[in-house]
Amino acid sequence: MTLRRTAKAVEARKGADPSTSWTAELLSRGPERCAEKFGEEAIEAIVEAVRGDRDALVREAADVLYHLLVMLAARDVTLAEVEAELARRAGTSGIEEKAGRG
Ligand SMILES: N=c1c2ncn([C@@H]3O[C@H](COP(=O)(O)OP(=O)(O)OP(=O)(O)O)[C@@H](O)[C@H]3O)c2ncn1[C@@H]1O[C@H](COP(=O)(O)O)[C@@H](O)[C@H]1O
Repeated sequence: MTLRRTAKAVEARKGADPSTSWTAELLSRGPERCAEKFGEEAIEAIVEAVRGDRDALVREAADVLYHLLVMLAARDVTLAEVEAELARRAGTSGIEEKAGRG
């Protein structure tokens, strides 16, 4: 639910004044920069997961999810589409899914 709320906030920032919003500023730099930022945040989360700092990992994971939403928005992919893909996979084991890939 919180993820959907954040996704809505990100969508609402499309075309907003970059001086008033971090999201608008990031989106104004284009999909490549949004993807790069997502990668940086993912690496920060990886570092905390390896270190084993639980609280830091929670914070970095939140950064990862937010920056994933920005990266998706930059390419006009909605959270609903990602949720639909996850729902399609529900009930199928990861091993079966991998075997079924064309
Ligand atoms: N969830 C977030 C969120 N998480 C992180 N960030 C911002 O992401 C930015 C990047 O974080 P970094 O730690 O990488 O900071 P940095 O400035 O790049 O500095 P470095 O570490 O790279 O030196 C920071 O400015 C954080 O404030 C977020 N900015 C916005 N949101 C959500 O988006 C909504 C809209 O925000 P605005 O677009 O700012 O209005 C908010 O209400 C929130 O719900």
